[in-house]
Amino acid sequence: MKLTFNQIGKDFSGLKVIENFSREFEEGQLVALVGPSGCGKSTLLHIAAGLESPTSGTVLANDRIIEGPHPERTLMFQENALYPWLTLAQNVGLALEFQKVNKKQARVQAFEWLEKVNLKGFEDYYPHQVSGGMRQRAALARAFVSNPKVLLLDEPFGALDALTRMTLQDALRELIREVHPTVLLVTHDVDEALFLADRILVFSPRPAKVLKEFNLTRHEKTHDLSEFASMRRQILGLLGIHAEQDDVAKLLEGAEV
Ligand SMILES: Nc1ncnc2c1ncn2[C@@H]1O[C@H](COP(=O)(O)OP(=O)(O)OP(=O)(O)O)[C@@H](O)[C@H]1O
Repeated sequence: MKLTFNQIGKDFSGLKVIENFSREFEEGQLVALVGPSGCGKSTLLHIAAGLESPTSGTVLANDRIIEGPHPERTLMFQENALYPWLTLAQNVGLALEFQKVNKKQARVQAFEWLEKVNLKGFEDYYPHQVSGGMRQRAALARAFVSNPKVLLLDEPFGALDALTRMTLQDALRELIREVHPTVLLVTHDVDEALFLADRILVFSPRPAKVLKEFNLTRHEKTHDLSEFASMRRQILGLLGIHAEQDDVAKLLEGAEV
C-alpha cells in the first residue's frame, strides 16, 4: 500500500510540531525516521495510523484519505503492549478475533506466526514468563498476523540490549520479506536505520522538517555496516552528534554521556 503525505502540518494547542511535510512512500518500502527527541516523529506515525488528524494537509493510503484507524495499518510501540492476562498465542490471536476470525482459526494462525518468530513451545506462556526480547518477538507476530499493508513501528526494539535488538532486526527483516508491508520505522539507533531501511529521513528539531534523505535501496545488507561509515557520519553530523557510536543512542534520547 502506498502512503502519501500531502503538505502535512500539525499543531498541538499552538505548538507547531510538523510543518509542511510531503513525501510518498512506495508499497513495500521501509523508511526510517530519525531525528532529535520531541521533533514530531511519533506524531507522523500517529497521523498515518489515523489516531491523530493533521491540522493541515492530507495523508492517503493508496488513493483514500486516512480518516481513522484501520486494521490494514498496524502500529507497534517500544513497550511491549501485550496483555499480561493473555498467553502469547491468545495475544497474537486476538488481533484476528478483532477481525471476526473464529477462535480456533485464530489460534492456528497465532501458532504459525509464533513459530516464524522462533517462539515455538512458548505459545501458552504468559508475557511475564518470557524475556523482554521474547515479548517483542510475540509483539512482532501479533503485528504481522493480520497481514498488515502498512506497519508503523515506533522504537520497537528501543528497550532491548544491543544483541537482542540485532536478532529482532533479523526477524523483522524476514517477516517483511514475506508479507511486504510498507513500513515507517521511528528509531534513535542510526545503525538500525542503516541496516533495515531503504530510505532514511533525517529530521530537524521541532517543527520537524526533513534535513536530508538517504537512499539505500540497492544494498544487500548485513550487520557489518562498515560500507555505510560515511553515511552514518553524515547522519550523525546532521543530528549535531560527533561521538562514538555507543554514545549515540543515549545522546539522541537526551541523556548525558
Ligand atoms: N497528544 C498530544 N498532545 C499535546 N502535545 C503532544 C501530543 N503528542 C505529541 N505532542 C507534542 O508534540 C511534540 C512531538 O512529539 P513526538 O512524540 O511526535 O516526538 P518524537 O520525535 O517522536 O519524540 P521522541 O523521539 O522523544 O519519541 C512534543 O513536544 C510533544 O509534547
